[in-house]
Amino acid sequence: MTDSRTSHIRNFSIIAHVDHGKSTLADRILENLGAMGERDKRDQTLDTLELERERGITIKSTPIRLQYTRADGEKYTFNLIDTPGHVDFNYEVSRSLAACEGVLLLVDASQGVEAQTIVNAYLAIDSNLEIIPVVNKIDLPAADPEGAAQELEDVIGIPAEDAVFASGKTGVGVPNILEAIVERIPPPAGDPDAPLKALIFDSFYDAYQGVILFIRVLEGTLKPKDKIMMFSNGKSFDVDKVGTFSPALVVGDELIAGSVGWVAASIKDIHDAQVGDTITGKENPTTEPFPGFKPAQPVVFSGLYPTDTEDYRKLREALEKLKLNDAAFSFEPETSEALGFGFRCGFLGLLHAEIIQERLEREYDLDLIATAPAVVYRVTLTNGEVFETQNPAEFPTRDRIQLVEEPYIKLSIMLPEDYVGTVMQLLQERRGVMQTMNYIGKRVELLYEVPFAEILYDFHDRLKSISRGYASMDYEQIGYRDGDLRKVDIMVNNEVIDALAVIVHETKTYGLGRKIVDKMAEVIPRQMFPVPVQAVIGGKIIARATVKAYRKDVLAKCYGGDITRKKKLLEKQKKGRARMKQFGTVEVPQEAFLAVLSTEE
Ligand SMILES: Nc1nc2c(ncn2[C@@H]2O[C@H](COP(=O)(O)OP(=O)(O)OP(=O)(O)O)[C@@H](O)[C@H]2O)c(=O)[nH]1
Repeated sequence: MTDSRTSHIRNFSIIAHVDHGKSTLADRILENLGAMGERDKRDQTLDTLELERERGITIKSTPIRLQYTRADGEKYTFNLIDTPGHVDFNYEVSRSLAACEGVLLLVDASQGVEAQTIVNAYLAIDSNLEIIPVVNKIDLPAADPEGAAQELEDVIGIPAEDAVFASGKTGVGVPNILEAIVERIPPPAGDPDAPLKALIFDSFYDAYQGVILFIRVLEGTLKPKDKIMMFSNGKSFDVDKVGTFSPALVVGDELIAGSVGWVAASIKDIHDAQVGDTITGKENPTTEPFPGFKPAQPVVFSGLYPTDTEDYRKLREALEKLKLNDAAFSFEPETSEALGFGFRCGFLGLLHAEIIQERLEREYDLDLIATAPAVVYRVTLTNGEVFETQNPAEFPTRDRIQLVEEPYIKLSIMLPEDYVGTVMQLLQERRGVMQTMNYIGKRVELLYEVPFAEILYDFHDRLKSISRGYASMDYEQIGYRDGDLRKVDIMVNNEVIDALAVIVHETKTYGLGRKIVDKMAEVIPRQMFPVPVQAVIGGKIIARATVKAYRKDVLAKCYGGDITRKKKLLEKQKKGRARMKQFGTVEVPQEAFLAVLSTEE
């Protein structure tokens, strides 16, 4: 039964493999519905963060409410919910989908189905959503729209004849998409008079109003002055304001079942109201929350240290501010013998880590040393004690370890069959175990179980380069497995630098040790004396390289003359030094800390 108040609402998302044109199409839809005046028309309106715009990726899901008038004069309200396009933020994708009844599944007409197309399609199928297949970018000379539609049918089972052909760039086919949204996506169900049940699918922190929650009301009605409660932790709040998105926040009177909107309730801590949790009424709560809530868990950890120890407080304040807006990010104080006082920070993935570091440096003007990212290991000691560690510096010596377990992922890769051999070899080098291999026309889907640490650094780049850019990948965490892991320490000038330690599989210790010391010897500035760099396991040296003696004196170039030039050079040198750490007389630059990242096998 549909309620007359919600029968003209359509809630939907656009899902696609990265770069298949989601943001461009979203913008075109907005433009068709008159939501973008020429004056404030900017490319990629839905990507709000500055960094997002620069990197061309969608991080946060931004919803927007649109009005569509059909040829017969009937008016519809569309809520378009954007979804992040990167695997680091997959949890946010599935929460955003839970706020919808349908999706536009985009496929690039020249690329066809890719790994994320499949993964996203299954997320939509699992949420029982109506899928409108859209073959996009049909304006491209290399486009093969029928072929792409057929792939959707062959791989995912979506009938090829259901596909809408379109181009976000030229706008062709967009009116057909709008009609398909009305005709094929069902209006939201849910009783506006039932006890309140609303799903939080995103949030941000506002300095004046506290945390603003983006919600989908599933049952009941939400109004200002209502007392609401978070299902997972029982915390309650008084609603100040509710409203919708234009995409700016527009204040409204109420949000009824089926609608998508925002709520402000003077929530001071973003951790009290997390994405995926259910909001209900304090007085008359719903009995069942929306299923599947899990607080976002960081899976990649890295130490962040100010290059200038005086910046420690400034760094803490900046981290606290960032955390206000990002429930998935964690940090705690940590000390390193080598780097002094800093913080151990947890992220959803490497991209998330890079974004946070970039924001710290850019928005808070901090110079940081970041240690190599590491996963969380689970260690059982010989005395039976079990503990988790994400800091290689804390890894116990071998004689104290009974068992080490490491996180695994299920990795799915789509690629043309010509590259199967080389990609399988790469996966074997990364300790992958094949699960299945499916042929889809001339392409292949590989499913592997792989240690997460093995794909953390350069896997994606390697995959792309050995497949000439044709392979695509996606993954999910699947839990812990035994691993024969060792800690490799790095010594510079005969001293162990704790912050440089890495954990590595037994079969790879020598290779990795070699690569790290070579890279370090390359990036550490030369001294008046030779500096040895060594990789060590349990006191045994497994690799050694030397930074040759010679101090590069930049002033020598100035022939004593021009003083301003001299000054400039000194300043430049000082700047270059900012991201270095001094150990005795040896300076170790940021690059050296990330030597493990740049290692090729
Ligand atoms: N020729 C052509 N190019 C397009 C079309 N749509 C998008 N593009 C281009 O494809 C690239 C990716 O487009 P985006 O809209 O940023 O892709 P996206 O899927 O939103 O990417 P993420 O937000 O990172 O997931 C850009 O260079 C666009 O200019 C289209 O219909 N035709």
